[in-house]
Amino acid sequence: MASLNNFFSFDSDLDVNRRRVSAISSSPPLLASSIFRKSFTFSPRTFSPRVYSIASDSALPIFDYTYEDKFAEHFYDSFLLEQDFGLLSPGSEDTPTINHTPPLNLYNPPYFNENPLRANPPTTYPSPTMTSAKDIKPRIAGPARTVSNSLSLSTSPTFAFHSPPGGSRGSFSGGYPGVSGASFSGSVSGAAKQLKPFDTKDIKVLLLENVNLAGVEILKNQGYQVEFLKSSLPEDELIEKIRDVHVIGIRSKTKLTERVLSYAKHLIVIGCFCIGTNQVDLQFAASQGIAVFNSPFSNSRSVAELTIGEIIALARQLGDRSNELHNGTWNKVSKGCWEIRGKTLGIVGYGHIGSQLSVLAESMGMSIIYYDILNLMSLGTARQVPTLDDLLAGADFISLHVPETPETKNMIDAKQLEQMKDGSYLLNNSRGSVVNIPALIHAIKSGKIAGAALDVYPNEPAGNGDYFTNDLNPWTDDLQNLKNIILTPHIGGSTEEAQSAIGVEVSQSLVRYVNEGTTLGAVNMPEVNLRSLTLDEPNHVRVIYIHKNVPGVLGRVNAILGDHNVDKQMTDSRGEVAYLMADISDVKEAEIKHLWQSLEDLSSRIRTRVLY
Ligand SMILES: NC(=O)C1=CN([C@@H]2O[C@H](COP(=O)(O)OP(=O)(O)OC[C@H]3O[C@@H](n4cnc5c(N)ncnc54)[C@H](O)[C@@H]3O)[C@@H](O)[C@H]2O)C=CC1
Ligand SMILES: O=C(O)C(=O)COP(=O)(O)O
Repeated sequence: MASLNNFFSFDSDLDVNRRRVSAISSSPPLLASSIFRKSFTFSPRTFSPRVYSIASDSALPIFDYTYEDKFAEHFYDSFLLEQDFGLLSPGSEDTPTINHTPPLNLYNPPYFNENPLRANPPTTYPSPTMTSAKDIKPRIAGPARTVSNSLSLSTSPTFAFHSPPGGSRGSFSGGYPGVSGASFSGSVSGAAKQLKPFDTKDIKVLLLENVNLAGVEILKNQGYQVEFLKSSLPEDELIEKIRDVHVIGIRSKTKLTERVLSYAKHLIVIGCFCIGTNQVDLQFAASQGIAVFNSPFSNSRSVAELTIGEIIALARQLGDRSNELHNGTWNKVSKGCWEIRGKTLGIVGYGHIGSQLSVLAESMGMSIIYYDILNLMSLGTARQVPTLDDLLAGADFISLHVPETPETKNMIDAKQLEQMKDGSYLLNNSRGSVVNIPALIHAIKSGKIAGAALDVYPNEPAGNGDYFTNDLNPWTDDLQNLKNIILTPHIGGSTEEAQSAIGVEVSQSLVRYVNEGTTLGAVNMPEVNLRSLTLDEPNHVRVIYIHKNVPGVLGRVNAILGDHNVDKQMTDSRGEVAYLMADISDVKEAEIKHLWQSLEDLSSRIRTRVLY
């Protein structure tokens, strides 16, 4: 019998010392708790099987466990004693064996053929022979996006790449053509039920920094109370506002430090309507049960295009010529002005932005070298160089596209500027901390560097206005007086296209999290998702229990949930925080408070949410 893992898309990135077993009940539904209790007959201190996921339909609950390797035999024996369970492991037919789970490959057609549960096999598979491009239909319709208000799919590749499609990790939402939801769960076909938190009347949302209106509308349409401000807030005002809200939306300016977040007693989720998340204390947020979402890709093209414009503008001294003419001076010169064709662009950080820039620049005749801490596949004829020193010595233009981290602080300092070619150019559209600006000023004044473009600064104003002065950064005057330097007010991602895409993407993530508890795409929490509850399930309740990642929690939680049928459940951990989501049935409204309170009373609790 083939492994159910292959079909139900249980994650396979286990630690080396952990193994996995999947089990399927051979009789009608079993309470999840029965198997947990079984597990806890072992020494709970050393043996802590974590139920990774449970997927079920009306007949066949499937459980997926990870456990310490050294206890494998023990655990296996206990399963054999359990008459109701049969074990499913890769390659086993009659005699179950315990094996490492092979990497999941949902794109591999044989998995469909092998799956023993598939009642209605798809009639067509992609042809093994070459098909012309225009005939290829995507096999995967897209990830489950069963948000209550039927929002459209996100464009974020996070969902396409990181999260197996089709309502993965235990949820199955008919994402595969030819496999109808009905073969797995009658309820899948039902309309999604709009859930509401049992203990919160109105969801209050604070949106700062002029978040795009497309996103604002999505949140308002949910009936949330939305307060919208154009700028960021000073810390004391932020603390006052953040006390009351459940959701906050920010961009790159608002610093959500441990101090600020410690006042945010009702906050459940933060939306960074941008790429960078360095402005949020992610770890502290997770420790408080606050999920953080961003938009990892939506403005990368905008930044890459801005950079292209700046490379040409610097090479031709466009800023200076334009300023001169604005002031009435005709200054027609060619000295020190260059074509970019044939020049070498050095990209530091070959991620989403750096790699797009690489393609665009190459198409204009530049040679590309790049430096990254990761070994990455080169696009086009770009070439990765082993060290930053190699890049500094070899490039005519250097463009920075790294995140703000301790390692990237002052990555370009006096020493690095000295290593650059004479007459080369520096562009920084990443974060203000990456370049030592006084050192850059010195290098430009000395003629070592022929020009620079800066979009980001160590200190940036909270909103628009006449704030770019020495009060903000002590070297501002010097910078403003340099020749051939382009200064822009952090507009790399500020295009209509990027901002509306970000607005929609992040708002959708927030809505999914608030309404359904889904953490797909979260940057500080494990990614957990279950298919939506439907209108056919009026007495079902979704329990979300964010807890400390310590042994023994699941047994206790499921002892509490165990009076009800656990229809489906998933739990995963990231560092010290674990996230459990369970849909339980036959819950009377009067029982919800007790359920919530019982979970809240557990010492492992970080945050409990009950949606119904
Ligand atoms: N100016 C603006 O308006 C915008 C600025 N940004 C900034 O650009 C940064 C990069 O964005 P993406 O390309 O989307 O990020 P990304 O995460 O896709 O790529 C960053 C790359 O930098 C590499 N990297 C990290 N540390 C490094 C180090 N010490 N040395 C060399 N390489 C290192 C990573 O391995 C990765 O390949 C963001 O973190 C953000 O701070 C992003 C969007 C707009
Ligand atoms: O996306 C990012 O990381 C940016 O730097 C853009 O920030 P912004 O939304 O313009 O404040």
